[in-house]
Amino acid sequence: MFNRISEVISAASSRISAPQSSTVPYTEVGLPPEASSAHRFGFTNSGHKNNLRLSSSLQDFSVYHRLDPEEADLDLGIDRYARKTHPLQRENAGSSFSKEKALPGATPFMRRKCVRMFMVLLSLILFAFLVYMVSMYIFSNWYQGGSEFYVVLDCGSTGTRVYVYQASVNRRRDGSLPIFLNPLTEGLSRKAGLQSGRAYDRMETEPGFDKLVHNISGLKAAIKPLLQWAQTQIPEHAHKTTSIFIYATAGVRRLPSADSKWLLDNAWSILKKNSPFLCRREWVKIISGTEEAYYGWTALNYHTGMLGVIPDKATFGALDLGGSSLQVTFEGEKNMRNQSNLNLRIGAVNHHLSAYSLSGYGLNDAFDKSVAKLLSKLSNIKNADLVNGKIEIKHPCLHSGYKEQYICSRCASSQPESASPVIGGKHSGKGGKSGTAVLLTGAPNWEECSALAKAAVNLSEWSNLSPGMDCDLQPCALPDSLPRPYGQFYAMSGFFVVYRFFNLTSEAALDDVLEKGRDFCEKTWEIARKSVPPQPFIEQYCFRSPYIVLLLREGLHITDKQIIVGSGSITWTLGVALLEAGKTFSTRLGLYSYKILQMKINPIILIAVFLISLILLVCALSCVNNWMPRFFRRSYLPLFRHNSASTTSVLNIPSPFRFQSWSPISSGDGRVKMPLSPTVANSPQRPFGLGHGLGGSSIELMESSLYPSTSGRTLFLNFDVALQVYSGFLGKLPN
Ligand SMILES: Nc1nc2c(ncn2[C@@H]2O[C@H](COP(=O)(O)OP(=O)(O)OP(=O)(O)O)[C@@H](O)[C@H]2O)c(=O)[nH]1
Ligand SMILES: [Ca+2]
Repeated sequence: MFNRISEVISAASSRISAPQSSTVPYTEVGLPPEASSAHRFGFTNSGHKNNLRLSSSLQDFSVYHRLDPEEADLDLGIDRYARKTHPLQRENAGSSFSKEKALPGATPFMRRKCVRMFMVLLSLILFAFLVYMVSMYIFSNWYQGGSEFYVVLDCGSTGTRVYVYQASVNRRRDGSLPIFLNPLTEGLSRKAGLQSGRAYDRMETEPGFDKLVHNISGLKAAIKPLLQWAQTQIPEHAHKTTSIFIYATAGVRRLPSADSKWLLDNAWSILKKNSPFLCRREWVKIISGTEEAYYGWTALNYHTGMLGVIPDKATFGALDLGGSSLQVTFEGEKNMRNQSNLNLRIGAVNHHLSAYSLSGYGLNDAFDKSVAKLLSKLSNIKNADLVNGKIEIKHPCLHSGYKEQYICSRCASSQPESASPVIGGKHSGKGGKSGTAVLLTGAPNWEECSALAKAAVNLSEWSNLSPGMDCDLQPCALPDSLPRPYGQFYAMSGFFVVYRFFNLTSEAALDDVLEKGRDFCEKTWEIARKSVPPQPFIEQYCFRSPYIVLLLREGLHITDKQIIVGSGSITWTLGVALLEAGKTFSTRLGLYSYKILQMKINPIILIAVFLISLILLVCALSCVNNWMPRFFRRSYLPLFRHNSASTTSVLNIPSPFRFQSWSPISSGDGRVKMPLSPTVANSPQRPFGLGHGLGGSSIELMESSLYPSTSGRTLFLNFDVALQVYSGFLGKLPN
């Protein structure tokens, strides 16, 4: 069937490419003219007379030249001739065919050559186009691709932790982001929950980088265990292609540049020596508060499924409370113009964000500010006492019976220069923290504690930039240059830590936090300490309770209804991995073109284009087929057998060709006679090869038989067979 189609197509194309027939009448050599009419065969064996004279032309040796398979277009000749209906046309067509062969180099021939070259070019272009379309479609619809791994180290102010993510292409057609990110956390040493006392379920070393300045062994101890754990999470073969990022946040951000540079340079050399992962120097850095903010926002909205969704849904704002800073990120109005503005394009959606980081508003820094505030109220401070850490500060947020030394980072700035030389810059306190050593004692008083927390929230208390701000009138944690938060917010990290410490669910109200905090503050330190599992900073939760409530209500003017307290598992590091994976997969998959293929081109159109191209390709190829080098062609007909039936007779013609007559298709004995296939005279019988016959040294028609057929007609099984048949017809001479 395919063969018939290609014949039709090639006939059509040969008609297109056929030059005008020559007018020179063709006379047959070797046979009287009238006889020649006797062996004109119907192409379709329809009983019509015809002037197919390919064999004659082969006899006409004077003008015959070796048929080059590259140039022989027997089928075209046959087709062209056979499809002529008018005898005169047939006459001309046959003569024109042989004439053309007889006069190589004639203009029509050159024209045909150009047409052939054009068809070859067309078929190559079509083929390339088809390959591209099919591969793009497969690639963007089924290519799962390998998954990529990403390692992100979060160098926070209270600790350094490692997160491993596995990214893969997300095939879901639900409009969600085409990237799937899976955090790998198995084998973590401790489980979050009451028994562990830890709010976060993560692999972490303490203290944070900012306490390890000029402490190379401390820095190695902070990084190497995390690298070793990350290697256990990722298959070894993927280590080389796994990117690792070391990003430091507020704790390092507030250090003097010489100190932060020391930390980053040494972290980089430790990483190079101890990591099998793909790392670059520019991937070991301090990220800005704004970057930390939108990474956190991206992570949150990826978790909630709002990221890059079409049509875009309202996203959640993110409140990420750390130990040193607070990040605030929310989707703002498009026309907002201020320093915190940034546009984030995720997939096909543009998000206009407001993102900023409030340094000194983290849980630990806020408590530090409360100590500095109390120190500043003390009078008659002796320098000697200060140097020796003997200054005692009674703190209303500490339990009765509590007495501990504390290193106050902000105390130096709250004292006149002479009164409080900064102790430190070296490792003067717990965990290498630099600052002023003081003695903290508990003097619990809920009201005073709340007032102190409010002072920690009020920016005008800590900076001479903002004149006294009334927290009842405006969000007093924000300078005028920053936009007021609005919309729904997820309160993460430190907010989650405080809720968990007081055994509150995320549905609890802010007033519940105040009630729990007050109860806790009233306990003596002995009881309070034992009322919770061992963990760091237990003494600070009496302060943290009123602090987070006042920070939200008065520092940011966010109401209870706008708040959902999120889990501790959402961290900004997921945002880093997501955006890095987005870069990798979008280049690899041409996600943009993926989007186009998926969304812009209707699959039906795509299929139609594909089918049309396929048909054009077949058409081009069938034309090209004539010019295929002979070694591409079938080398022989299957099952050709020499038939010695007496009915055949040999046509004596003065040429190296010996034609044997050929009885009609059905010989009456039910056996189908296959068409004669030309072979060389006196040559050993060999299977007819189109390549042999055409372009071979010479050809001879032999008779053979194939399978008995009821209809007496042989259905052409393929193009080559058809061609043989025609050439057989050509050579057939009636007895
Ligand atoms: N480091 C740490 N802090 C914990 C943990 N559980 C509760 N917290 C408390 O949560 C607070 C905030 O922790 P993080 O959000 O990790 O703060 P951070 O990232 O170190 O600080 P930034 O550099 O300001 O982001 C800490 O000050 C702790 O008091 C824990 O397992 N590890
Ligand atoms: Ca943090």
